[in-house]
Amino acid sequence: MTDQPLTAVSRGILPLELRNVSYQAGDKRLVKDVTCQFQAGHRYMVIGPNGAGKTLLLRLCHGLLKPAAGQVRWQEKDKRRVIKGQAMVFQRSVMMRRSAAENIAFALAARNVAKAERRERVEQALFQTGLTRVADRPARVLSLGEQQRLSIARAWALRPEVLFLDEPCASLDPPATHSIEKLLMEISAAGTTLIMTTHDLGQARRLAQDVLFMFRGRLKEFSEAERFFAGPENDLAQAYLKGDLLWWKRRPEEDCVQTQNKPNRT
Ligand SMILES: Nc1ncnc2c1ncn2[C@@H]1O[C@H](COP(=O)(O)OP(=O)(O)OP(=O)(O)O)[C@@H](O)[C@H]1O
Repeated sequence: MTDQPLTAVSRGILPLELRNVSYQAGDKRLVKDVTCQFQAGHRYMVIGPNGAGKTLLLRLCHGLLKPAAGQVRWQEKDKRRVIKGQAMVFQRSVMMRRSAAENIAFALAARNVAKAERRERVEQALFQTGLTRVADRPARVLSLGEQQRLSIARAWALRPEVLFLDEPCASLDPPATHSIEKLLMEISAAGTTLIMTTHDLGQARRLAQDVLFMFRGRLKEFSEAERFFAGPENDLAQAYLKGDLLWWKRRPEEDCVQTQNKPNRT
């Protein structure tokens, strides 16, 4: 098997723009008026306390949820290309009752990748995620860390332009976390945009180019990572970084601080 670097992905579906996006379940507004833009080639970390709306935000971006208000707009207008250009790794990934290799092959078949190409992509994805030796093992008997790597391999095999990851290192030990971070940096270097949630601030510091801080369904701050970690402007984000509990009541009209000084960031 080749040890070549990860295959670069083509671009075209980004930027992704959210305009005043809200999400509602019953009479509860769970995501409120989120406006932001994701550019190609970046690594975005979405942080914030439990229940802040991070997973919902990813699902809205990925098209798994429909906004109650507002718009989720991709640069690419062809819906099939948009769907093909993205993949998601879930916090608790579902493995099929098949081998690790077959789990990846199945995902490729579902995306209509030609049979002749599938085998090579499966082998490459397994190799690049360090899973070749467990290729024929039932996916469900793999360790948690191996299963997370397999989820990433399965998503990566699709060659997405954008990869959404919902706490991919939750419950993993430091070596497993480190190896996944290394893998994500390689995927990023190959040109895939990463939009990921994490509770691990160390990890956010290591991986992020841009940080989105969420609190109670609102995007409170969207900044370049260096600037954010040097001292966020939003007081809740400051408290969060200090490890203070964020339980006090806030007024609903609070604005989001966006300190990105790039164009197109509203
Ligand atoms: N279908 C639903 N119906 C009602 N409430 C929901 C639904 N989906 C999510 N929620 C609530 O919305 C809030 C945000 O959920 P979300 O999973 O996005 O939080 P999170 O920031 O990812 O949290 P965590 O860090 O704990 O994973 C939570 O309070 C959750 O209970």
